[in-house]
Amino acid sequence: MTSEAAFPANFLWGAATSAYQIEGQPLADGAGPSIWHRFAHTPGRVANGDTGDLACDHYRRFEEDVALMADLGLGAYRFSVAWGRVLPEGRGSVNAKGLDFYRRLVDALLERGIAPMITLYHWDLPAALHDRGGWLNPDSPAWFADYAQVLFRALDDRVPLWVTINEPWVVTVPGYLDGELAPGHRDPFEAPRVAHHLLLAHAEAVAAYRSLGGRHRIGLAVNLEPQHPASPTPENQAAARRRDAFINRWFLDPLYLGRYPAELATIFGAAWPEFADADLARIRSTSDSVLGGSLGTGCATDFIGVNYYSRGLVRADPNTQPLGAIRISPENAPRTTMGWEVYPPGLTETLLWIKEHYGNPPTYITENGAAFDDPPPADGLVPDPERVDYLRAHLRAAHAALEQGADLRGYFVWSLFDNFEWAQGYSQRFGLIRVDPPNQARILKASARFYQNVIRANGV
Ligand SMILES: CO[C@H](O)c1c[n+]2c([nH]1)[C@H](O)[C@@H](O)[C@H](O)[C@H]2CO
Repeated sequence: MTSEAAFPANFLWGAATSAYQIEGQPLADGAGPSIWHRFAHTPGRVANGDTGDLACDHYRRFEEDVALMADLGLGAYRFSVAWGRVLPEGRGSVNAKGLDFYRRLVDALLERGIAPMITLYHWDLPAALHDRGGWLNPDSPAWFADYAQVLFRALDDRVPLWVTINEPWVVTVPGYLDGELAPGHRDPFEAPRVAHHLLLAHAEAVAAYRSLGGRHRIGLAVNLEPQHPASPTPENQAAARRRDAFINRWFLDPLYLGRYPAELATIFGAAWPEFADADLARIRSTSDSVLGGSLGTGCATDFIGVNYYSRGLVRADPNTQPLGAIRISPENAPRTTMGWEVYPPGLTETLLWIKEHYGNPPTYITENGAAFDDPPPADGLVPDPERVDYLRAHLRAAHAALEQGADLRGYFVWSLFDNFEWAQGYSQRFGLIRVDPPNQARILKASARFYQNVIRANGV
């Protein structure tokens, strides 16, 4: 297959999942419950009363699933560790069976030549830590660093890429401001403190990784979306700038510039605390990549993981507090079943924005994908042309950023499997591979075959 857009020779092609969304059996072998186990079992919190109790049964079926990844030709697989499997109380004694599951998964991947990218935290905080205040507790960064060290010591000889936290913004805003996701709080005084503790947790884990002599690369995965004014009025332009600070810069400015965006103090008003300069210095603490040379950005991370799905089209709205802005979908624009506009140019824009604002750090697209109402399988394959078109267009958009100098190292499709889509349960399908929890059959979609060819051609 000749490809219009040829990627660099060592470009990393992967797919991504997370523990609570695919593993099932969240309490097996001594694991402790997470806030998502509690949240999903709280009536009214998740569509159709769905839970992650079975999900894709990956905890039992992981060898079969790794074989599927190898069939697709994946060069890497991004997955998360369920903190509560390894430390059932969130801290203290290690649950050997829980840690052993992840050791066996990593070894199965390596046997197939698939590089593991481990996300240490993908939203499933041990409930025992939540009962001690969770991310609101100033001790939470230390809890996280201690947990991270258990994984570093056990697996850093075999894991080349580590992500500390998946989308601290989503942990903070849907988790503590609008209450859509676990733990379902709605408190503007809590959100900025949670965000701060998440950034400190990232920095403490990176510092622990360095002090242990970590030989590989460690980064943070953030959700990013360009913010465009719905029309060029001063009010809409100001609203887009506020939403840009609120979503895109809240975490990256402290990490790379050592300061929070000034807009946040205005947005949160009295709810925005005074943060210690020493904390901001710690978050930005200079670190040299052990794989060669200082990044020169004075930043406590080796790479940025970008989770890109769409852009924000923004209109000022004084009724929507604290932001005074709402995201709208343009009429007649192609959208996914999540209601998100399909907007590939936003990926190019996002990657070049990172290059321009944060010193062109190494970057991986750690999530990109789309939910559509896939038709049932035909002749053993699910025809999902919309997803094929989505992936092709976004791969070309990623390539356009590469051609303009973005230091893009890899791309992970979200997701390998149809899985538990948080508050939407199993009503949304993002997978390259269809999975229906009742029968657990794995059925490839046309997008899986498309991606297999992209990997073979190293281009699209
Ligand atoms: C605005 O979308 C976010 O970037 C985002 C989208 N997604 C995510 N973050 C999460 O990392 C995944 O667990 C979700 O399953 C996935 C699909 O919803």
